[in-house]
Amino acid sequence: MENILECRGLVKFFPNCLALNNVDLTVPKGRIVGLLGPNGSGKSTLIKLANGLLTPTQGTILVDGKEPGIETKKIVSYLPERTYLTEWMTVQDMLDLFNDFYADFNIAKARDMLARLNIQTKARIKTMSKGTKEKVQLILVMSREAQLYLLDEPIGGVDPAARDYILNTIIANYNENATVLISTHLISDVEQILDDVIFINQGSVVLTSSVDDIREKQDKSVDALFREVFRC
Ligand SMILES: Nc1ncnc2c1ncn2[C@@H]1O[C@H](COP(=O)(O)OP(=O)(O)OP(=O)(O)O)[C@@H](O)[C@H]1O
Repeated sequence: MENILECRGLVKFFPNCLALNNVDLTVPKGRIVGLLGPNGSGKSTLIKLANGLLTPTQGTILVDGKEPGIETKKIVSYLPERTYLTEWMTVQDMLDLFNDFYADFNIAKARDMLARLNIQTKARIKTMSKGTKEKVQLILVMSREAQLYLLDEPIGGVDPAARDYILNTIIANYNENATVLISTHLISDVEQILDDVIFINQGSVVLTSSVDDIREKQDKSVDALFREVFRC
């Protein structure tokens, strides 16, 4: 199986809203892919479908050739839009929870990343700033040895200085057969680490391309192309 993610004729209707409209998409293994589009374009919906949190109205979505379910959850590490850390717990409690819950959790890697960002394991989640909580959540998610990382807005609340560290962490901590799908609006920050991009608008995929092709053939940055395609 060459593709970690495949969508065929994927449709998702919410009441009064067509969130995904007949999406055909393949995401190969071993790539870092940006899922880029304006507000409400369907990025989170696609990620939730891949993660089994939503079910398709029509069409199929396959992760490593299987419909999302117990088997795919073993190989998918998901960072949601909002953190789900338990407020009364300490960082150490969260480490223990992930360690118990996920067979592929690498606690040494998580401790190392926390130390580099000066986050104390004895700190209680509820005492942390929004950005620090986001860092902790991302570290937990990236410390799994997963095959597919689904990161929904991973650096939205994090200060610019920490963004670079976090992006480097993403590159450094995934194995080369794994795939990272990152939904973000912060394109200029993220494009340095992307191999491919998917542009999505009003529930339809409007462009898929490698970043090299955008730079070489169109002589543009991904950020410049995004602004051109989605100009209001
Ligand atoms: N649970 C829901 N019920 C009804 N409509 C929904 C629901 N979730 C999403 N939608 C709608 O589906 C469309 C796509 O939403 P989605 O959250 O996937 O967009 P997005 O690209 O992630 O947006 P953003 O960049 O603002 O996070 C939007 O019009 C949104 O209002």
